[in-house]
Amino acid sequence: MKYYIIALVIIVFDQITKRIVETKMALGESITIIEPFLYFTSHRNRGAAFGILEGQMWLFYIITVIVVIGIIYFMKKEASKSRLYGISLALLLGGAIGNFIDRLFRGEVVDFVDTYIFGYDFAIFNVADASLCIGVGLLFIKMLSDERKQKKEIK
Ligand SMILES: CCC[C@@H]1OC(=O)[C@@H](C)C[C@H](C)CCCCC(=O)CCC[C@@H](CC)/C=C/C=C(\COC)CC[C@@H](O)[C@@H](O)C[C@H](O)CNC1=O
Repeated sequence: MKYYIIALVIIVFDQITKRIVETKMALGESITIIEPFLYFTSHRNRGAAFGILEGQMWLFYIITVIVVIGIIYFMKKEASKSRLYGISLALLLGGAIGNFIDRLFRGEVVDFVDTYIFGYDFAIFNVADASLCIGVGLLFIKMLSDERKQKKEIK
């Protein structure tokens, strides 16, 4: 149950930050946070990562609903067994719903975290994206650690 609360906290924090960017910043406006790596730039994305499949909202709705159903299924099935698994699923759930709310009510996703890596504008993303990526990362670590445990048991 507490994992749903983690997802809810992410959704609320994601929506609050997006609301602030939307109301306090002009589109395209950029605020320096950490020169020359991190800026807050008001940006909108009508696609998925890096703007792919721009405008394909129905596809995004369908993918997101499938992803959310899958996460809830695994949360019921597995989350009680492992805290890491539960937290990574909660991060994925919060991130997916956060961007889903944008797509549903704004028709586009609000992005503002603008990162420059080696002078290259890596991507402008939001709290939901970060939550999704951290969730994917934790899930990957969990699978790797499970695999290592299985190998030890076999030996
Ligand atoms: C994070 C997943 C993207 C997120 O997926 C979602 O919503 C999910 C729940 C639903 C989508 C309809 C389906 C995902 C398609 C898979 C995908 O896209 C491959 C992703 C690879 C991944 C490997 C790590 C890159 C990472 C991206 C970025 C780095 O983020 C830290 C850049 C983010 C910026 O391009 C920003 O403009 C994106 C914008 O906010 C909309 N966001 C989405 O579509």
